[in-house]
Amino acid sequence: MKTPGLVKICGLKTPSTLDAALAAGADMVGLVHFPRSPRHIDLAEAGLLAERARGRASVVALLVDPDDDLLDALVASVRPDLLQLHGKETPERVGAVKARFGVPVMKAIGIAEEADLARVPPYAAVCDRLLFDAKPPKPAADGATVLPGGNGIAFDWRLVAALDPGRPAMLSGGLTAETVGTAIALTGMRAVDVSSGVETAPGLKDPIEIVAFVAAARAAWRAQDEAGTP
Ligand SMILES: O=C(O)c1ccccc1N[C@@H]1O[C@H](COP(=O)(O)O)[C@@H](O)[C@H]1O
Repeated sequence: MKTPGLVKICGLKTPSTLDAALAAGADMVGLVHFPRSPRHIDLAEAGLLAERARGRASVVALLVDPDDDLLDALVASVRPDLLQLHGKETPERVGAVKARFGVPVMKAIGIAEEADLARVPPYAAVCDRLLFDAKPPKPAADGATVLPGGNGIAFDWRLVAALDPGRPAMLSGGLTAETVGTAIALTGMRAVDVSSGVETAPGLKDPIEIVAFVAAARAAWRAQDEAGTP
């Protein structure tokens, strides 16, 4: 029996877009707490959205290199089902966060070339889920801010197609309703994550694109299941 497919819609900032993701059937909703992101919300806002989603979808809190004080405050106000660590956290730090806070952790790993796969096993040993994302672009000459994720950039999905990390994994990076079916078919991933690909501008979610994304992912999994693809 195949694991059911999981769709995460990340970077939700308002009750109406959260409701759109829930109505579309998202399994996970992502709340970003990272002030440099156009999707950043403060802890009070995140707490309210988390309560609205509770019991309808898993609440994922996305942080970048958080210290323990921030995690203390976030866990108290958001009560996330999953922490998404999207910075330069080491495997030791991921293990320490998991042990201290008792909340499952998903660690994002940037993939650009085969050599990046060597970073997977140490994280697989300590986290609950791996998130394969594109690496951020190089900083521009004008010093413009580069985010560690949420850049709408895809990587070569074939790099993770044959991978068995021994942990549940999720695919992200530049996915859209148009590309997610191909990404699923190529990789066999049973979990996908999107942020920019369901937006009309950075941080502005589009309910129509959210519906299209969830439907496209589910159609791809249905096709795989019907074809008996291993
Ligand atoms: O979304 C953000 O602003 C963000 C900020 C800092 C780290 C990660 C962020 N987003 C995550 O990045 C991936 C890919 O996003 P996209 O679909 O390419 O826009 C996804 O996991 C987001 O949750």
